[in-house]
Amino acid sequence: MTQIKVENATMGYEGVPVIKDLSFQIDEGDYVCIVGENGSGKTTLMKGILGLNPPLKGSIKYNGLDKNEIGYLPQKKNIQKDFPASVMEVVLSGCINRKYHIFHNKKDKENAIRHLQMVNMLDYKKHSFSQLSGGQQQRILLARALCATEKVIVLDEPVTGLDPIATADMYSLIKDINHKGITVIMVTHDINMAVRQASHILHISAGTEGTNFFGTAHQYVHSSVGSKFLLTECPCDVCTHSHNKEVK
Ligand SMILES: Nc1ncnc2c1ncn2[C@@H]1O[C@H](COP(=O)(O)OP(=O)(O)OP(=O)(O)O)[C@@H](O)[C@H]1O
Repeated sequence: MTQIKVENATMGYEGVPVIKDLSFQIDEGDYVCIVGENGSGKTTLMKGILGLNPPLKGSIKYNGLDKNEIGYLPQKKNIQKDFPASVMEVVLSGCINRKYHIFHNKKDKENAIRHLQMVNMLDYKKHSFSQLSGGQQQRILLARALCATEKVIVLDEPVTGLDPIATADMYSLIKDINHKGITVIMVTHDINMAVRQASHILHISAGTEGTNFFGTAHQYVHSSVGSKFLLTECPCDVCTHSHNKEVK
């Protein structure tokens, strides 16, 4: 089932386009990595998907979900490191559904504990968030994002600043979350990981006249845009993936 359909979308700010005429669709359970050069508009597109910055032209439509039900792990900013709250408070803050209530009920607390368990951080629930390592903080912020959703999670460069072990750990958690049926949409600069882990790749080219790509990870590896960016062989076991999505 298609969950998010982007049709001929032009995204930008104050009437000035950053991305032009982009079309793709995300189905339930997909794992989509959004890649591309710095400044090409990946975060701008994320903000569009989250409903924070609607398209200047075209449309983003949701099927079987409300945009308020999308969990979001934003790009790491230094200010987050010193957030003066306990781990539990940070995770619970993700449970506030913008529409319905501002106080936490029993269900929210159970939800927070379930997601702390999922990211293997339950033992830290009373710790101060600011005293955790960068990798631990990212796990807590992942649990926070999961509290907002049962369906789709959007991650903006979730491994920035993490060491190789914490990075592998984070990727493994994200893969598990996807295996549980949650659709994953992730901005990343790690293209080699993206083609190994994602089901689909969206490549946004810098400049509004560049060619964008959307297709399976396998199609991307064999595309002209993908082959310029990749330093790896196709990770497919067998190169027989069905090419069933339109690429625009
Ligand atoms: N709030 C804003 N107002 C105006 N222009 C903006 C705003 N946010 C971003 N931009 C511009 O939009 C363009 C795309 O930015 P965006 O952050 O989406 O790129 P990106 O692909 O996510 O970059 P990076 O890989 O460096 O994170 C850039 O030229 C940026 O300066």
